[in-house]
Amino acid sequence: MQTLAVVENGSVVIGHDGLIKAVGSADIIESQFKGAKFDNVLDASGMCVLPGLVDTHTHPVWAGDRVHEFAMKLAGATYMEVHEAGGGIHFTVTHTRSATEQHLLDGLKSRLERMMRAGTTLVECKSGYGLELDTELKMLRVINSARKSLPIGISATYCGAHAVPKLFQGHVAAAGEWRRRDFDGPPGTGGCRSRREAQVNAGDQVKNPTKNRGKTMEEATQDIVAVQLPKIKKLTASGDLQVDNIDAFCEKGVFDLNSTRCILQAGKNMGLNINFHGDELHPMNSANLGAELGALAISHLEEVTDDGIAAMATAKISAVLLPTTAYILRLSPPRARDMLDAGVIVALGSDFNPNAYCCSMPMVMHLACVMMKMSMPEALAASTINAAYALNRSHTHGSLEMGKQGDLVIINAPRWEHLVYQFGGHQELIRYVIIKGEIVYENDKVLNL
Ligand SMILES: N=CN[C@@H](CCC(=O)O)C(=O)O
Ligand SMILES: [Zn+2]
Repeated sequence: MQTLAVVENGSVVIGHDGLIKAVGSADIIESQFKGAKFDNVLDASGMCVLPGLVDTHTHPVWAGDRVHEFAMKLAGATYMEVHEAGGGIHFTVTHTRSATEQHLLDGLKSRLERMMRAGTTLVECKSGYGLELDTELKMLRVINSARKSLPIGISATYCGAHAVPKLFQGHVAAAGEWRRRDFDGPPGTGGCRSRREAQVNAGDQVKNPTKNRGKTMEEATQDIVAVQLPKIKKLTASGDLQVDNIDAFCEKGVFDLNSTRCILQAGKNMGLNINFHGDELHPMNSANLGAELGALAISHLEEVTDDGIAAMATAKISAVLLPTTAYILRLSPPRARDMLDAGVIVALGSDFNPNAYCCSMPMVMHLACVMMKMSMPEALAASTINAAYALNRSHTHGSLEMGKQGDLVIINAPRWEHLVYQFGGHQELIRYVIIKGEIVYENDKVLNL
C-alpha cells in the first residue's frame, strides 16, 4: 500500500466491452495500436488518471434528513442517546416506511450522481431503514432500479438488522403464508430458534397484531431469519432482486453477538457475503465472530481489540474504516496504523447516511490521512483495490489493469495526491469520471488551482 505504481506519460485503452485493453507507457501503446480507430480520444496531458474510487459503506436510501439531530449532537448528545430516545435510525425508519418507492428512488439517484461527480464508480448500498419485510424489500427494489438506470456500479446489502424496531408497523404474514416459508434454521445458525418456534411465533403475530408494537432483539432476529431472509432468497432466485451482502449492527443495545451470528450465518447460507457493523461504540468481539463465520469485511472497528486485529489479519477480513463517523460523533478514530502494521486489508468508506452526510471519497481519504495517520498512497489503495476486495470485486475493479473494468477518474493536477490534499477541492479538480469507458461526468469548469 505504500508504493503505488505511477506511470509517467501513460495511456489507457478501453474497448467497446468497457474493459481495459492496455495500460502503460504512451509510446509503447501508440505503436501497439498504430492504425487503430478510436471512438473517442481524451488528451489528459498535464493531468492524472486514477482508478475509479470505490465506496465500501453507504446507507443512501432514506427519506427525512436529520439536520436537527446534528444540532443536538453538537450540543453534546451522544449517538446512542439520540437512538435510545427514538431518534437516529428510528427517525429515519419512520420516514422511510411512509415514503413512496419513487420518492426513495429519486433521492437515491441524486445521491449516487453526487457520489459519481466526486469520483466514485462502485458503491456499496445498504437497506436497513425498514426493519420489517415490506420496507426492506422496498429499499432493495429501489437499489435494484438504480443499478439498472445509472452507470455507477452497485453492491447491494441487506441490512434488516440495522436496529431493533421500536414500533413494529410492518408486515404481518398470513399463517399459511408463513408456514410455506423455508426457514433454513440450524445447522450453523448458532442460537437461532427452531422452525417450530418460528411457526408458533408467526401464529401469535397473526392472532395478536397489537403484540407487534415494538420487538425484543430475539423477536427481531427471528423475524429476519424466518421471514425476511427467506423472502429475499425467493426474490433473488427468481431474478427479481440482486442482493450481494448481509449486514447487521453488532452493538450493545442493538444486536448482541449471538443474534448477529444467527443473522449473518443465515445470510451466508443463502450465498451472501458477510459484511457487517462491528465494534463501533463498544468492544463486542465482532472481529473474532467475523473470523469464525468467514466474513469478507467488518465496518467501523473503532473499539476493536488487539486480539480482534490479529484475528482479522489471519482470516484476511477487510477492515472497512469510516473516518466520517469518528469525525461527526467525536469518537476516537479506528486504529488504522495498528491494523496496517498487523497486515489487515484496510479499506475506506464514506458511511453516507443521515447521520454522516458525506458523499465524497476524496474527503474521506483526506480525513483518513489526518485523523487515522494513513499515508496518501495507503488512503488511495484503501479507496480502490482494497475497497474492491471488501466488496468481492477486486478481480474486476480497483486498479488500472488489463481485463479490468475501464473506470477512471481524471484530475486536472500534475500529481494525483492533489485529490487527497485539497480538502473539499474535488469539485474543481475532477475533469472526467469514466465508467466502462463511457464519460459519465465531464467538468469543463476546471480551475487552475
Ligand atoms: N452504526 C450504524 N449505522 C450507521 C448509522 C446509520 C444512521 O445513523 O442512520 C453507521 O454506519 O454509522
Ligand atoms: Zn453503517
